[in-house]
Amino acid sequence: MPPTTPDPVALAWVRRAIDGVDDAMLLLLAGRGRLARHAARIKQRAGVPGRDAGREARVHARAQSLASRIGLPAATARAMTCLAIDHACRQQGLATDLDQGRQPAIHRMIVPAMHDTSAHNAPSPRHSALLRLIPPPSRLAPLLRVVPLTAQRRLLERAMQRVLAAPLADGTLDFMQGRRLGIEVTDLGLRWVIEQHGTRLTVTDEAPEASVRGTATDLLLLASRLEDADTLFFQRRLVLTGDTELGLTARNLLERLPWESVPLGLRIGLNRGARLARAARTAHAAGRQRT
Ligand SMILES: O=C(O)C(=O)C[C@]1(C(=O)O)C=C[C@@H](O)C=C1
Repeated sequence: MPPTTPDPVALAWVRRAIDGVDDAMLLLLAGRGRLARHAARIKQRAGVPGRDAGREARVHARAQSLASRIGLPAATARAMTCLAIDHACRQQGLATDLDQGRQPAIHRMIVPAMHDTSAHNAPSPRHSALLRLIPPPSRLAPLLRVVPLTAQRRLLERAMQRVLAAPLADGTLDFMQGRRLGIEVTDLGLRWVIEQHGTRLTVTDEAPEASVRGTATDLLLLASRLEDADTLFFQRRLVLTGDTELGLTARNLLERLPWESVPLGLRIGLNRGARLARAARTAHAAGRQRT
């Protein structure tokens, strides 16, 4: 039969329904993640480990049983359950199977771009030795201190302007108008206070109303989207002080920033830089453990 134009009304209707189902799936996943965080708190209070292999096996078994009753392929159900548990673990600040390269093949197929797994794989000894040649951020701190403050500020302002161009232009960041948010890079000994004036972000000398504090590597992992804000705050690798409402608004916004609006070259640079910093940190930590 020769192809004909699909019925536009029927197709639009079905696609609207599909969109609704997609929304429901994401809302359910987010809700499941929140419940998992409660579970983590309960387990933490009792002093039991976060990961529970027995419970995960039961979650998979339930999903497989439902899948066979409704005619859903077992591999699809397995992949969905892996994804849900992976998300739950991240919400709880736990290492996930994805981090350890233990995911089933279908999982690798459907979430290849979601997380960077390669950087978590143990590097070879030769690789580790090379990575340890990269000085840790704390050793770069004295060098950075000789960079004049005005030059640091100009660099930061230019970087923020590039990364945040879209949300600055469309008003997403307007809650920052006249507010002062601090960023503290602990291991580099750097501290800036940012303020928004119109569509420009500037660095100011005044005291911050709220501050985000973290190491250079963790802030880079956040900026490059290799780690999500929730995990970093939950693991206290990033710490929020001062006006909680302003800090939380900024944090939530970081999660929702349209990453695709950041210039591609910058995204690639951030991603590579963050992966390298993380690999170097792991190599330095392993080196310290051996000595
Ligand atoms: O049930 C729990 O204790 C949870 O933390 C939730 C959950 C899950 O996502 O189902 C997540 C991690 C645990 O290893 C087990 C199960």
